[in-house]
Amino acid sequence: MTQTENTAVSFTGAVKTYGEVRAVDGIDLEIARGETVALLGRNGAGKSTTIALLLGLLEPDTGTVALFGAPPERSVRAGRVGAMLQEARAVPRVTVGELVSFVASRYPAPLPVAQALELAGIAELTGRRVDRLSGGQLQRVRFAVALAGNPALLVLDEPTAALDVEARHAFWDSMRAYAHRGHTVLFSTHYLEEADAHADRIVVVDRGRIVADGTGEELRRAAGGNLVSFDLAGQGTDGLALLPGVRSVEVLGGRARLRTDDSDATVIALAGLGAIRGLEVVRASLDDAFLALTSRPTETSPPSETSRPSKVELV
Ligand SMILES: Nc1ncnc2c1ncn2[C@@H]1O[C@H](COP(=O)(O)OP(=O)(O)OP(=O)(O)O)[C@@H](O)[C@H]1O
Repeated sequence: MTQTENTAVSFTGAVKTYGEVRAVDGIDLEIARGETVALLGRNGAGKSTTIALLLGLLEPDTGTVALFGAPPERSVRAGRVGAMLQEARAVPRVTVGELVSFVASRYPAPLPVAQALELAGIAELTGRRVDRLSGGQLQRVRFAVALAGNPALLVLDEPTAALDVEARHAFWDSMRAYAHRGHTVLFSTHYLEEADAHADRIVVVDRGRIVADGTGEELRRAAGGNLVSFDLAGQGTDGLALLPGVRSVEVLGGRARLRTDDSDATVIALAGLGAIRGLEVVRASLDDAFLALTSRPTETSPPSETSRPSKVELV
């Protein structure tokens, strides 16, 4: 298979603006067939707009978007894509079984309806009217609708937003079962743990741009792998940002917290300064990494470091 044949999703310099807002601001992204990718970002980061471009619901102002080497509309029309979007209204008066059967009938090689319902965990809702379901039940119906056509690419925009803990677990089990059949999955989320646990690769979007791209472990490292903190005991923070390995400096309740790529070197340097009271070294969590990757530069951070995009290439 050539590189192009192996590519499910391809964005090249895609830009989408709404008036003054650059919702998608120059995205370059390749997703190989069979990958499960999480699109992670804060509210308003540009995830839904990226997904709308990917599905051909919006056209980029500049740049290109392709699915399986073709324009998105063509791949969608050919039945290669199933999507679960945030805003989908319940269709009045039809049952869950009727809705999923109808959607399946529009695809060239759908899943058996019972299997789609089973995978989405809603077999027992088959005869229920769609417009009389709870928010969480409706969300699982939307998942069944996305799966119904047995699409090569499954696109899920914040798929677990309305689900309780049990439904969430069931959802991820189903999503992974689907991905293990060799299908490509792209999902957006605010939940770092979900991205880390269920995606092969995390693409972090901030203000319409990709600021990091890699595994959870790579993102932790890209953001500065460890946090070294100690009591300032009345001392200032001058020069701390220049110590070996240090990426940023914060002051929290009389303690300095240094994000560092090389905690050994940082600790040795601090010892040389006699700044080791209450010293603690901890591994940065994915939350810390996410905040560091998407945070605005602060006065206490070295500007050259915080403004640098931490792009981790996987391949
Ligand atoms: N139809 C629109 N008209 C004007 N601005 C829009 C429109 N849709 C989105 N935006 C703006 O574009 C930016 C990106 O929005 P988008 O919905 O893509 O973000 P998101 O990452 O999906 O956010 P959330 O996690 O809150 O769903 C935001 O600043 C948003 O206010």
